[in-house]
Amino acid sequence: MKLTIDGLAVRFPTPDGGTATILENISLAVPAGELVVLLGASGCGKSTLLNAVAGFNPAYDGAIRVEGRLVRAPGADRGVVLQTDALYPWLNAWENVGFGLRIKGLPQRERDARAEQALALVGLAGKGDHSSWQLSGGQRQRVSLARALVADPEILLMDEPLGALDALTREQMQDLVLDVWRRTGKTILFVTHGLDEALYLATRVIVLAGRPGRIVVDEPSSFGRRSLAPGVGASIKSTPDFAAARERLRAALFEGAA
Ligand SMILES: Nc1ncnc2c1ncn2[C@@H]1O[C@H](COP(=O)(O)OP(=O)(O)OP(=O)(O)O)[C@@H](O)[C@H]1O
Repeated sequence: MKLTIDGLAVRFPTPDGGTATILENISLAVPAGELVVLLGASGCGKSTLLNAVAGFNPAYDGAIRVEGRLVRAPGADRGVVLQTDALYPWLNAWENVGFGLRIKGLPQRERDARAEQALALVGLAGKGDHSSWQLSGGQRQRVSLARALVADPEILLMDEPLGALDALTREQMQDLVLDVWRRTGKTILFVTHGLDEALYLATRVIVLAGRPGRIVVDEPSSFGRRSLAPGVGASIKSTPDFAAARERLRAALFEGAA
């Protein structure tokens, strides 16, 4: 298994000296190459779950393993993309993408070559010398994705990565995510609020609900793979199949939120 989560619980201290349990009894096994989309009402703990897998919160109960190794800190085996791009404005795209490799001590020539490869993967070949202020919001998220990919992680963790983009760019970026997934075969955990986005990308949909958050839906979804077939793409969103799946998912979300 690429990712296993066994009996995960996450608690935070509250201002009155108590403890708030945000997630409880979360168990999950994700085989390599799946594109798992995580949905749920605001505040149900999606980011908390993703952050725990990223290693940002080592004080969880239970066990999180990536390729069998226990997660206790951030690591190069997990690439993270957040809603805000968090690029260093004083660095160009190559330098932003290669930043982690610099810390690892890779020589500049190798860093630049790998950064260029990662930029090409996200459709930004030849744009490496651009500063972040010269790039559009969508392009900056592409750079963030390249930065997450450059160390060849075991798993990509994406927390509402397209949430801040305009509708058209968002649709284009959904296709980019699918293209990168197809070409790299990466395992992806993707948080979104968008029902269409969730169904369009996913090979598996997970819905979190309640307080503490728990998994109320965990089922395979065929659209992530079907939309990759030649000539299909976004047109799949207007099929009766897709509409029916969207309605089912919407009902599950409302039920969970109730
Ligand atoms: N470091 C922290 N300390 C205390 N409480 C926290 C911390 N991080 C998250 N929380 C709380 O955990 C709950 C879940 O937050 P989280 O951001 O995981 O939800 P979410 O489902 O991702 O929400 P949204 O969809 O709005 O982004 C919230 O009530 C939040 O206030």
